Amino acid sequence: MSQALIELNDLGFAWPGQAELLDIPAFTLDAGESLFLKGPSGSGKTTLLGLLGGVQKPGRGSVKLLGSDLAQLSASARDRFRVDHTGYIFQQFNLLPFLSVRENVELPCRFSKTRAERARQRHGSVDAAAAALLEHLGLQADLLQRRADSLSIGQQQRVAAARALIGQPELVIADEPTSALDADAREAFLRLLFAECREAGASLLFVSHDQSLAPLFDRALSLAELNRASRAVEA
Ligand SMILES: Nc1ncnc2c1ncn2[C@@H]1O[C@H](COP(=O)(O)OP(=O)(O)OP(=O)(O)O)[C@@H](O)[C@H]1O
Repeated sequence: MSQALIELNDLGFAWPGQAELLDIPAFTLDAGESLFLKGPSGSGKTTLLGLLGGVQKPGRGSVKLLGSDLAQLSASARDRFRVDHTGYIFQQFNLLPFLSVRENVELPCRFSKTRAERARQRHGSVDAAAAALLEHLGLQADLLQRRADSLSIGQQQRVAAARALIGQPELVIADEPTSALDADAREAFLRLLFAECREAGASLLFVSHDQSLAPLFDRALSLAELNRASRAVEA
């Protein structure tokens, strides 16, 4: 039986002084599922990701991750919950340029004991987990000590993916992470990401404008299909 990883119920959200941006009656992402979410610029995709991470709080309704209602947690508990259970890959990758590749990949384990412990259990040490992930993602071991800002875009993207995956978070969120790559590199990267998510049992929520990637996922959705507020705007 599949189990819900994310559950949204009657979610409403508006930025201060603006009309309601999101009005989502119900949405579920199953454990282990990969979902492609598309929507035009400004439709609220990044805002939704912020709500799923507990960075923003809903105006009404609930956002549940692993059965916990994020709005009921204190701000510090939400931050802990996010780093324990969610890995992010951002469009600009957001690597810390002055840190080495290894330090970048290991960052979530510095902030989350849960992820550090899982990395140790699976690979013996956090260092070994970082090295294994980078190898799986096709990066040579001699890159580990290099500064992140000395890498190519494709290499930075793989480092960002390894950072999201280390310590096996249950959810990996990727916000337009392939827009800097050409079509072949995009698909190759995605296949690596799927393989790693599958091995870790993680769900993948992937936001993109690039419709050509949609068939690679278990499910593809447009935000407008979920969001009654967008239908109101388009009508
Ligand atoms: N921090 C913020 N404060 C106020 N308004 C915001 C903030 N972030 C986003 N918005 C507004 O919310 C709306 C949706 O923005 P959002 O970034 O969620 O869309 P998006 O679908 O991710 O767009 P894109 O594809 O261009 O990244 C926009 O009108 C934007 O101006």
